[in-house]
Amino acid sequence: METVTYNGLTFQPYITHETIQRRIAEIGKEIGREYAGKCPLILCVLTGAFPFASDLFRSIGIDAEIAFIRLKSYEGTSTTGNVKQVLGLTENIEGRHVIVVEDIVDTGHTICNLLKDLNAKNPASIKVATLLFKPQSEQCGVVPDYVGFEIPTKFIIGFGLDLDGLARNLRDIYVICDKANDANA
Ligand SMILES: O=P(O)(O)OC[C@H]1O[C@H](OP(=O)(O)OP(=O)(O)O)[C@H](O)[C@@H]1O
Ligand SMILES: Nc1nc2[nH]cnc2c(=O)[nH]1
Repeated sequence: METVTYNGLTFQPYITHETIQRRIAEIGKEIGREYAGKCPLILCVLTGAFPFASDLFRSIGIDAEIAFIRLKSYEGTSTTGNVKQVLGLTENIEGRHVIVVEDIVDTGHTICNLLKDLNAKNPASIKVATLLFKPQSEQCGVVPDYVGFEIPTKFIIGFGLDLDGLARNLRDIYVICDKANDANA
């Protein structure tokens, strides 16, 4: 696989589509076992989580519902630290078993803010499923319940993850290529 360039930054292949799909199937099975008979509400955090949530939702194999919320805090490759709710939650989650689905937990600010809001609505339980987790970057102490891949603190794109709106439709996941970007600087 070749490198890709967006907004002057070069990225190299990191996790293939096939590896992603295998891992999602494993997580889906685990969730299906744990939530049988509970009809969990899968809460997809837009925009980045939509491919992961879509594949995970179809791999669970038990009755489940899906809902969406849209949060935004990144500009370019960094967080603004300000988590904006672009689209709110319309479903009532009181008494529901909620599984929040994220593409990535990085600094943890987004998931921390969201969990605070959701807990105030009295769900029966809340768990977090994230495709990617950067444990060394996480600053809020949230440990996701289901993790696709633990990764180092490097900027990632593809499979839903963007750079200023681009690259979400790449089938594979790519990591920023420090060498190429330093050489171009
Ligand atoms: O742990 P954090 O440091 O808070 O980062 C994680 C968040 O960053 C991304 O969202 P972003 O704000 O880029 O919006 P997007 O989903 O529309 O890309 C991602 O989808 C997570 O929600
Ligand atoms: N695209 C992208 N968005 C993020 N949001 C938090 N971390 C990341 C990352 O590594 N890549």
